[in-house]
Amino acid sequence: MLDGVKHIIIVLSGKGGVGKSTVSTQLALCLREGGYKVGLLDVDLCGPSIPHLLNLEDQDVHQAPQGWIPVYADKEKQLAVMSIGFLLKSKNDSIVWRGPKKTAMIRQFLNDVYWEDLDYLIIDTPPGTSDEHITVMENLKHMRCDGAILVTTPQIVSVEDVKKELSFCERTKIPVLGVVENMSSYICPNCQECSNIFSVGGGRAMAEKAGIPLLAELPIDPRVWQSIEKRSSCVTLMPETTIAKKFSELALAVVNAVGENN
Ligand SMILES: Nc1ncnc2c1ncn2[C@@H]1O[C@H](COP(=O)(O)OP(=O)(O)OP(=O)(O)O)[C@@H](O)[C@H]1O
Repeated sequence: MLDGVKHIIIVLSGKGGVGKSTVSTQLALCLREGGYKVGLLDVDLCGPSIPHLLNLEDQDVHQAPQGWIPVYADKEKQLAVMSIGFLLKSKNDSIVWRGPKKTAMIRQFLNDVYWEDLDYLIIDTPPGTSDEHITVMENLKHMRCDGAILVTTPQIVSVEDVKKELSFCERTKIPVLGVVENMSSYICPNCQECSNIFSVGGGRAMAEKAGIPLLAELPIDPRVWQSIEKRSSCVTLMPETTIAKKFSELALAVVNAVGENN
């Protein structure tokens, strides 16, 4: 039930492993810590990673008369989470489903979860543009999806695939909030020297060419893992780091972009 949801944001990437779930999770945590009520919906049915990224793997979803009660990541109930990971008996179980079954599951996630009132619902998707994406967009037709965040790494091969996501957004008429270039560089925690491990600036160049905002350039920082155990954003846990400053800028940019679109 999405009736009480003010803003819906979908997170997309062309390639796997570029940090889409990390960006979705950190954004959700930053928004919650900014005082908003947030939902995080993981529609990656074959590789759900949100329960792991929030250290919620042992949690279960409950059925109530109102619908499925999501898992809350905090006792204040400011961050509600739904993922197929909560429905599997073992985290090693695989999902071997054809399109119609995936479609039915995602419809249930969108229609049967009792989200209550939310300021933001962030939808983390699998890589590419497949059944999951089409189902989400079809079911959001009569609701407004505020926009998409496209996540890429700087390499050409990832940036090229993000162009397909841009075309998907055009065809499904979702506004693009902007691009996040993840793993832009590596900043040595000891000497602070910045190394560009991959090619430089692919996300920025693509954003400029497409005329869409570059929302953030996030460095590689292995300390992003600290966030998992504490269920807190990098911004709260290590505010002095570059990655925390960049995530904070990203959350602000998203709030502003969604506000402008209304
Ligand atoms: N900026 C970063 N600094 C350090 N590690 C990162 C960063 N971004 C992502 N990672 C790590 O990279 C791995 C892949 O990230 P993540 O699971 O978020 O990618 P994804 O695009 O959602 O992957 P999938 O395609 O499987 O859904 C994870 O181990 C994550 O912790």
